[in-house]
Amino acid sequence: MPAVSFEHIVKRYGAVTVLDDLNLSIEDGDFLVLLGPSGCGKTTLLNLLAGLLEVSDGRIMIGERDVTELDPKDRGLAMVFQSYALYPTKTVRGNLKFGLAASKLPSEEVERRIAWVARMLQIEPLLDRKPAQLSGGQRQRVAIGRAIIKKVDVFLFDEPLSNLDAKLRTEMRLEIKKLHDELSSTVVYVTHDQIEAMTMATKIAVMDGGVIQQFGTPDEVYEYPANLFVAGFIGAPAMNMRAATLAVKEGKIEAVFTSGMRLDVSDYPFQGRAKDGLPIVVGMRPEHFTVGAPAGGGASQFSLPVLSAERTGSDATLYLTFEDEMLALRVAPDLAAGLNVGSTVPVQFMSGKVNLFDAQTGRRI
Ligand SMILES: Nc1ncnc2c1ncn2[C@@H]1O[C@H](COP(=O)(O)OP(=O)(O)OP(=O)(O)O)[C@@H](O)[C@H]1O
Repeated sequence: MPAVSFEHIVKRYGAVTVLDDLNLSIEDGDFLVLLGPSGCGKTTLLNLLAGLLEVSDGRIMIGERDVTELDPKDRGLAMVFQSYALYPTKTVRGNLKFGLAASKLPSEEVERRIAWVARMLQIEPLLDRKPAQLSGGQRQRVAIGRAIIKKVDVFLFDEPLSNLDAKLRTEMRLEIKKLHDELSSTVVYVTHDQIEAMTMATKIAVMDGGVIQQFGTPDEVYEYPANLFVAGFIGAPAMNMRAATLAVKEGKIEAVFTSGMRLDVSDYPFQGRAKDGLPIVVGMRPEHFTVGAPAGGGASQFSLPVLSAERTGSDATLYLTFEDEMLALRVAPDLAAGLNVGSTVPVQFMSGKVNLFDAQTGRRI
């Protein structure tokens, strides 16, 4: 039985339809990330689940319960906001306790849970401080504590890390992931940050224009993007895309680029029949090349001019020119250091790793 399911959800704001017949369900214990650019509808979807917004049509189920018409407090959820939403006049202890205000638990149980949460989130020394006396990371920890203290089945997070600096974001990412593992709860988490999505999610719903473009595990959306939007949105540096035409002849399938260069894609797992002459887009991840391969590498080897190289310590990005545009390759820093701008390098395309899309529909073929 799914832990959460959205069934035929429609959401209109006046005359504007933001979500139109959206369907999505996740299992117990899943960590679902709703990922997408600003305005794609992810917060709307989360707020519908929380009960902060009403659906225009459709049904929301939590476990076996239809919660579509229920008040937020009756849905068995806890929510963590980007803005922390802590009470400034209450201490950390007071804020944690407030999370349980509606539950009418005996005071020993309240104290026991405060101690449990404080230990788990390492905020024991902060219990008597007010929010103004805490750092951003500590405040967010308290906000998370106030959610988990309720011991509900489903936790909702609305961009909880976007007010934190890069280092703290990384730390909190690990903590939230650990917390999810320990509590084995179901999480629905909204973000536009693909690193957060890739590192924490068990399932990602990539959204654009109010539509779920792809729903799958982080590996699935990265390795097998369903369409050009997902391919371009996930991954940094972004996937390299080039226009080409499919050429099918005597069992051999090639992508013929605009310049006439040909890439053998016979190994590609086509979902249907490969159609000769089909206009396509070839997508190539920066890590799916080998530089400096021996000459005579066949159809998937090209000699390409070096534009520039960027070293980032453990990693380097090499920029070459391919089909009159910049091609980004992830390479070892040593290799990048040894290359001269303007020289050409032999590059082997890992043809088994390319992604092919129908140029007209944008869909994976
Ligand atoms: N109260 C409202 N009235 C009219 N349109 C709205 C309202 N709230 C949101 N929208 C529109 O609905 C769409 C989805 O908004 P939503 O806030 O869900 O997007 P989002 O993906 O969460 O974006 P962000 O990351 O910027 O918060 C947007 O086009 C937005 O302009």
